[in-house]
Amino acid sequence: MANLLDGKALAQKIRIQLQQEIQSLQAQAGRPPGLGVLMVGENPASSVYVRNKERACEQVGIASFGKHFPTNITQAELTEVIHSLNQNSEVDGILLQLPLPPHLNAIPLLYEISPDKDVDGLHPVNMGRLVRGEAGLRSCTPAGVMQLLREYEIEVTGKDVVVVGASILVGKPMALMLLEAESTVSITHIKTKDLAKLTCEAEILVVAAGYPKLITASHVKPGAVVVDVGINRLTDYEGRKRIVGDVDFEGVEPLVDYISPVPGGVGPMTVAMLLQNTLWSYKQRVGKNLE
Ligand SMILES: Nc1nc(=O)c2c([nH]1)NC[C@@H]1CN(c3ccc(C(=O)N[C@@H](CCC(=O)O)C(=O)O)cc3)C=[N+]21
Repeated sequence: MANLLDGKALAQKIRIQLQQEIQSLQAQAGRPPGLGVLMVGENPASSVYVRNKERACEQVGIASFGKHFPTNITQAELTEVIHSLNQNSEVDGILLQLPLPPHLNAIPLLYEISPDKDVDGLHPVNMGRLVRGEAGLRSCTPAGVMQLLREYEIEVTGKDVVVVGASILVGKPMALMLLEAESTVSITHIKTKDLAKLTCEAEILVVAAGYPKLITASHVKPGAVVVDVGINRLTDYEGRKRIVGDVDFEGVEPLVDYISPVPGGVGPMTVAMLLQNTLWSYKQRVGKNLE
């Protein structure tokens, strides 16, 4: 039986720590940290995330400046909203929930978010800082995976690690953080010739591809650590909705040492890291007034 990487429990622990730190800082700074999550349209996955995030903000004492816009908002209007949040001195973090409806272009909007408030770590300046190993805001999901590995004292240095998926949101920053931690990282993607050949070599396997059951028993090295970043929404034959990861949990779990479940694994860690990034950004901003 594998050990579970319990992201839900760790996220809860982190939220309690954040809440205490925010409580004491807020008394000195005169205001709580603030986070603005911008969501456009009705993407069910995004709705769950935004709801979880708002609940978590409330729990730790972060003020929400979130806005939910109708699908027909224009690029110019959304740009204006970002500018006003950049200017707002009570806002420490801005997150543009992706994906956007097809008429909107995410890349130029991500450039508009001030790098100092970019709690998603997606601005080119923050991605550049990550590439160069400088301090800065780091992408939440990969940061959550790193913290989960740390919590379970899973050594990364010198390990053979494979990241399945090369997205801007997860795969690429994940590989860079693992490189920063001195593992030997390979990235696989849609054009990879023989996925199983590579994943079977992995001592740590991080899967962020967006395909349910992409990773089966024949893809893993016995005794490996498997981190499942996938969030896939399925409707079963009885019409019940549930979420599953990218890993065939039942098939893989008996073979490996550690595995993260879906739900209850990486998802809650993403939210915890968003709160942590918002606090970090807040401290950068109010820190000068506290000295
Ligand atoms: N700019 C941007 N940044 C993101 O970080 C981002 C995004 N856009 N777009 C969508 C994805 C998806 N995502 C999730 C985070 C947490 C859960 C989560 O809390 N999951 C829980 C509960 C899931 C459930 O109950 O359905 C779990 O896995 O246990 C899910 C999904 C962040 N994303």
